[in-house]
Amino acid sequence: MRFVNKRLMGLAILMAVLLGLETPFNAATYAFIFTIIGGKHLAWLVPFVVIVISGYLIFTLLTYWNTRVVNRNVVAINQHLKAALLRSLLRERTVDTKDFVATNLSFFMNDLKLLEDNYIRQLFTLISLAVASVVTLVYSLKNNVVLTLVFLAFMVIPAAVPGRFGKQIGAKTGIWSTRNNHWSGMLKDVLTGALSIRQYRAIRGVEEKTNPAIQGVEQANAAAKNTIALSNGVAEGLFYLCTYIPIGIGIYAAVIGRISLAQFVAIQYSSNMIINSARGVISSFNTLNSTTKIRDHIRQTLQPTTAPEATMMAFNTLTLDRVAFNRDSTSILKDVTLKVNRGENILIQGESGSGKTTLLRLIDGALQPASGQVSINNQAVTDYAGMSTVNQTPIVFNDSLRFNVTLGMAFTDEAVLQACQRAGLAELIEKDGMDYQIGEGGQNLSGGQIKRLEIARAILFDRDLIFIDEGTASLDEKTSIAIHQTILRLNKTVIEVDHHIPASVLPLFDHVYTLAAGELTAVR
Ligand SMILES: Nc1ncnc2c1ncn2[C@@H]1O[C@H](COP(=O)(O)OP(=O)(O)OP(=O)(O)O)[C@@H](O)[C@H]1O
Repeated sequence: MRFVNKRLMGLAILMAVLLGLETPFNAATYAFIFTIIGGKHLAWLVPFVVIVISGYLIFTLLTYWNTRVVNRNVVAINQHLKAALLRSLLRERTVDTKDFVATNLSFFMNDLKLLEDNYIRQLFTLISLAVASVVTLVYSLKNNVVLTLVFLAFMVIPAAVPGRFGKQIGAKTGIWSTRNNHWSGMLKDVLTGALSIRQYRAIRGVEEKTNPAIQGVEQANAAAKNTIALSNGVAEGLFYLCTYIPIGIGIYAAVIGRISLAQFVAIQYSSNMIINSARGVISSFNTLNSTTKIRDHIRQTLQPTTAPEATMMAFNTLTLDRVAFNRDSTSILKDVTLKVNRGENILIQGESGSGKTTLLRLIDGALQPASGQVSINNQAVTDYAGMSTVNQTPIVFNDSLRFNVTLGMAFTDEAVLQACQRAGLAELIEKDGMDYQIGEGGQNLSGGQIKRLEIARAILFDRDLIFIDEGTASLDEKTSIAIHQTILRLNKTVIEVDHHIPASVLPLFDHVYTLAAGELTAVR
C-alpha cells in the first residue's frame, strides 16, 4: 500500500463509481423497454433510443479513461516498488547471498510481472467490481427490498469458494516461482557459456539439462492455472445453481401481482449483475492468492535493516586476533593473528583454496569469524566504510568510463580526471574521453585498463584500505608489475592476496605472509 499514489488512487475510485452506474443504467433501460411495450408509449421511443445510445457512448469513453487511469496507477506503483526493492537488494548484498544474481533477476523479470497482472491490476478490478456492486445494490433495493435480499442471500454459498482453494493456489504458484528461479540461473549460465558450448558441439548435452528445467517451469505454470480454473469453475457452478431459485421466487411474485413486470426485470437484471460482480470478485481473489509468496518475499526484502550505516573515518590499524573460520565442519582458518598499520603494503600468499579470499571477506566484514576478533581502529569492521577491492573478476558496468569510476555519484570532472590519471588511465582518457563506452564486462578495455579503472574508483572514493584479490593474476608480467607499481605507491594501506606475484614487485611490500593449512606465517 505504501507505493500507492493517493491522488491517482482517488481518481481510480472516482472512475469506478462513474462506471458503476452502467449496471443500473442497463437495468433501467431494460425495465423501460417493458414499460414502453406494456403501455404502448410510441412517443417515448425516439427520445429513449437517443438517450440510451448517448449513455452507452459515455460509458465507452469512461471505460477507456478508466484503463488509462489504472495504467497510470500501475506505472506509479511499479516504479516505486521496483526502485525500493533494488535499493534494499543493493544494501543487503553480501558475498554469501545465495544465487543472488539469478534469483533476483528472475524475481524482477518474472515474479514482478506476475504480481502486476495477478495482484496490482486485480486490485483495481476488485475496486471496480465492489463499487459497481454497491451502486447496483442501492438501485435494486430501491425497486424491491425483499426480493433483492432473496437474490443476495443465495450469493453467500459460492462466495466461500476462494478461501477453500487459496492455500493450494499459493503453494502451486510458489513451485512455479522456485522453478523459474532455477531456470533463470541455468539460462544465464548457458548463455554466458554459449561460445564454449558451440566450440565443443555440446548443444545436445546442454539440452539434457535445460529441457527438463523448461518443462518443469511450464508444468508448474499450467498446474497453478489449472487450480485457479478449478476454483473458478466450482464457484461458477454454484452460482448458476443459486441464481435460478431466486428467479423462480421473482417470477412467482410477479405472477401473483406483488411486483410489476418492469420491477421484476430491473431487480433480476441488477441481481444478475451483482452476482456476476461477486463471481468476478471471487475469481479476482483466486488470482490474488497466486501472488501470496511473491508478496511475502517483497515484505521480507523491504524490511528495514537494523545494521547501523558504516561511517568514513581515517584508517589507522587493522587487527585480527586469533581468528578462526569454518565452512560446514571444515576448518578453513585457525588462530590467525595479524596487525596492519596505516600506509603498509601487505602481501598474503597461499595455494589455491588455502583460504585467502575467505580471509579478505572476514576483514571486510562480509563473513563472521567462528571465534576471535577482527577490528579496524579498535571498532567492529562493519562500522568502517573506507574499504575497496580490486577483484580477479572485474566489477564493471556496461556504461561510460565516467560512470564506471563514479558509479553515478556526483563528482566533479576534475576529480574524476585526477583519479584516472593517478590510476594510470591518462592516455585512455586523452584518446577516448570520459564518455567512452567500455562495453559488456569491459570488453572495449584491456585487462590492465580494467584493473586501473577499479583503482581509479578507489582513489576517487577516497578509500584508505584497498584489497587486491588475485587482482593481476590474469595479466602478463609486465602489466602486472606496472599495475602493482601504481597501486602500491598510492600511499594507501593495501592488502593483497595472491598465489603468484612477480619477483620484482615483492620489494614494494612491507610485510609478506604465507597462508597454509589455515595458519598465517610471517615470511618477512
Ligand atoms: N561459498 C562457499 N561455500 C562453501 N565452500 C566455500 C565457499 N567459498 C569458498 N569455499 C571453500 O573454502 C576454501 C577456501 O576458499 P578461498 O576462496 O578462501 O580460497 P583461496 O585461497 O582464495 O582460493 P583461490 O586462490 O583459488 O581463489 C576452499 O576449500 C573453498 O572450496
